[in-house]
Amino acid sequence: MNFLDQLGAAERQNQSLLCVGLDPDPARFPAHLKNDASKIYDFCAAIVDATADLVIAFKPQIAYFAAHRAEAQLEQLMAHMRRTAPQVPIILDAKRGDIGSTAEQYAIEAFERYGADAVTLSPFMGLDSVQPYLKYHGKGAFLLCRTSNPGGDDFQNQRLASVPGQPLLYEHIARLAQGHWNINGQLGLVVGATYPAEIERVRALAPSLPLLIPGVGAQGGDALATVKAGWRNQRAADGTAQTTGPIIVNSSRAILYASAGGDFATAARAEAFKTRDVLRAACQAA
Ligand SMILES: O=C(O)c1cc(=O)[nH]c(=O)n1[C@@H]1O[C@H](COP(=O)(O)O)[C@@H](O)[C@H]1O
Repeated sequence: MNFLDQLGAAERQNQSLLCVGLDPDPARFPAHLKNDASKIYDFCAAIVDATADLVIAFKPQIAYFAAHRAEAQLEQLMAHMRRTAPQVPIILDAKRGDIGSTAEQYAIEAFERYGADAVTLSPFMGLDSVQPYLKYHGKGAFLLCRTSNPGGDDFQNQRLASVPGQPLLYEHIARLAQGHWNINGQLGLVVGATYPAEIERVRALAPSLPLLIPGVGAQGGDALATVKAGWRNQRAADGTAQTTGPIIVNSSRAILYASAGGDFATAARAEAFKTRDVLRAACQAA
């Protein structure tokens, strides 16, 4: 099964568009684990076990492991997810971007060392910096397009005078990803939930691509507006229903740290349940 098939299967099985982001910060762990970086695996595995039937994907953020010399715990966590939740695809959030020869090493890291199903990438260095990942047939690659942070405006909202139609940079990225950059059919785009109008624009430019949408929860993005903008059932001219590419709506801190007590995993499940249901209801209304 390729990454897109995995997403579709997980969405159907768990009736979910929610991605739980695994951004473990020992300073925010519950009292019995607090400030202990050797407990990163234990914390994340408990979250995975509590939410695996509620998600379309998991998204471990590599910096939260590397910063604590916890790469071995990330490997252990990947193995745990494979074993206990094989139906849930794993997006390794690494936001890599480098020249081709170095990108080849990053691709080995993401897909062979960690066994991720997809990775996040910066497209800033151009197509040859993305191509090494696309050699891994069946693996997904999400290009940063219109990110959720305020500084995303600095470059992504600039107009490209030399490109026909003078698109904004994020619009150009969306077109390339839907078009000739999509060499293996496995590209997706990252668009922040904090910018629903831009999600709508990206969806118009890239109708069939999966959109990874972080920014609900701690960053205050609106789940309902996100679904309205990015997810819709379309009718083709012949009347047949066509679904746009999937959306994968990520929430990390709001779920991970729903409780600072010993009930953190139960509280994470309750928060994930609530968020999944908000997203489901929004789909029904869309
Ligand atoms: O690529 C990402 O996942 C990403 C892109 C983006 O535009 N904004 C964004 O917040 N993210 C990531 O999504 C997660 C959001 O975390 P919360 O704000 O805690 O839900 C973090 O891991 C971010 O690194």
